[in-house]
Amino acid sequence: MAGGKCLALIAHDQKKNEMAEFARRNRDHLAQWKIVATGTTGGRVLDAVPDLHVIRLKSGPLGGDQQIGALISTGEVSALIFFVDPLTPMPHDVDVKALMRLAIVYDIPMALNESTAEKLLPTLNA
Ligand SMILES: O=C(CO)COP(=O)(O)O
Repeated sequence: MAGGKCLALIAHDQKKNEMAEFARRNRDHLAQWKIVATGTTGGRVLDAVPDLHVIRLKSGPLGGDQQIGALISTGEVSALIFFVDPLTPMPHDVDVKALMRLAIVYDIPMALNESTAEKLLPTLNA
C-alpha cells in the first residue's frame, strides 16, 4: 500500500450508523485522507460519502482488524478511529484486542468512541 499515510476507520455493527453519520458530518476532513477500513465499515462510509478515497479490507471477523494492525506495524496508518461496541460478545474479540495493542505499541492516535473521534480528527494532518 505504497504512498502516503492512511487514516483507519472501523465500526462494529451496532456503531455503523454512528460511523456513517460521523463520515457525513466530517466529509471535508475525511476527504483529505486515504482511508483504510474493514470491509463492511468501508462500504457504509462510501454509501454515506461516495467520493471519499476508501480502501476496503477484509471484514473484521475475517481478518480485517489484523490487516489494519499489520498496516500500523509497517507505519502506514497515521491514526485509528474505531467505534467499538462494548455490549456485544464477538468471535474475533482477540483480533480487536490485538489491533488496539498495536496502536498502543506504535503510539498512533486512537479514538475508540465518537466524542473522542470528533476531537481527534480536526487535529490530524493528512
Ligand atoms: O468487526 C469489525 C471490527 O472488529 C468491523 O468489521 P466490518 O467493518 O467488516 O463489520
